[in-house]
Amino acid sequence: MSAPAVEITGLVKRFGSVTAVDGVDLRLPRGALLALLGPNGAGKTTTVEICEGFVRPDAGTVRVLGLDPARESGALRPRIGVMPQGGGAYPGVRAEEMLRLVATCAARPLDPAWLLDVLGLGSARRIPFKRLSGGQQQRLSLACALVGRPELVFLDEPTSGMDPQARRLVWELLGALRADGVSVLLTTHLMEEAEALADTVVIVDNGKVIAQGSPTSLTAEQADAAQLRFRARSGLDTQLLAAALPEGYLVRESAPGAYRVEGLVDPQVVSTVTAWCAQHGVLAEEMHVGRRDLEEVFLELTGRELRT
Ligand SMILES: Nc1ncnc2c1ncn2[C@@H]1O[C@H](COP(=O)(O)OP(=O)(O)OP(=O)(O)O)[C@@H](O)[C@H]1O
Repeated sequence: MSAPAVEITGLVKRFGSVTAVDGVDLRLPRGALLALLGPNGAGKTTTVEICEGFVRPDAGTVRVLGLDPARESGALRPRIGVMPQGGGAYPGVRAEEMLRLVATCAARPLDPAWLLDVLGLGSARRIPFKRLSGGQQQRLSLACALVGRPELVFLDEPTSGMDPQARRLVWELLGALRADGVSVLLTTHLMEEAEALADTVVIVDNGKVIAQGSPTSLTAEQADAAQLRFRARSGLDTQLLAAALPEGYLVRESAPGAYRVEGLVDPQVVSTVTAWCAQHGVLAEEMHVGRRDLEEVFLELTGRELRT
């Protein structure tokens, strides 16, 4: 039986007094997609760079396609694709030139011209890297990670800076890769991305895994986890609304004009919220009772304060 795509046990990495990775365990089976989530500075990139063989761990075991990336990088490199955070290339190199250069390192590369077309870069093939837009640079960087037909790809925030059309294109491409049996480990700050793509989500904070599971299991629909959500003009007095509900209910304005009522949602609660809105001349739109989304679970686990 072949080894898992990635298997990490007790991984630790320190930079001076900072413990960037503090005992991480994770496993990515072959052909699956794992999304690593966490606030800024949580240790995601460091974990990925250790798997890629670019950073040496201080403790723990890492096996990538059954190999030790620190000691067997020569054997590993041709089998993996890497898209680093923010990409990068020689500023003057043209898009197609760069992809062809990367393709020469692979035994059985994909056709670079075809891949540029798939990623919507056909008309940009002669443009120097520095003149590509941020989203085009990201797509080129993804093309470089994929051109060698890797068995496993590491993608560090692959769709950051992409417009919604490009993001959807990349999601489709990642779905197709997975259907072809390619394993994918990606980091992202987009909960929608993790929810749409991942078999397993691993949430890290301060270098530690604080939750993992499928998106559905993490947002499991339990009676007390359900929420009432609605939209209305921003700036409603959420404390006043909470006071109209039985003790223990919380009301939050999670984004301007987006409200969440937390606590056991029953018909009486829905009726109280609707009546309160009517009394205060508030039109409650898009009222919805359902499970928490991944973003809500993430904020609950990692807190709402901004990381510095
Ligand atoms: N080469 C380095 N030297 C010193 N400190 C580092 C180095 N690389 C990372 N760190 C520190 O390690 C911690 C984890 O950083 P890392 O880049 O892994 O986080 P991240 O989860 O990828 O964050 P982001 O979401 O912002 O990309 C941070 O405190 C960071 O400042």
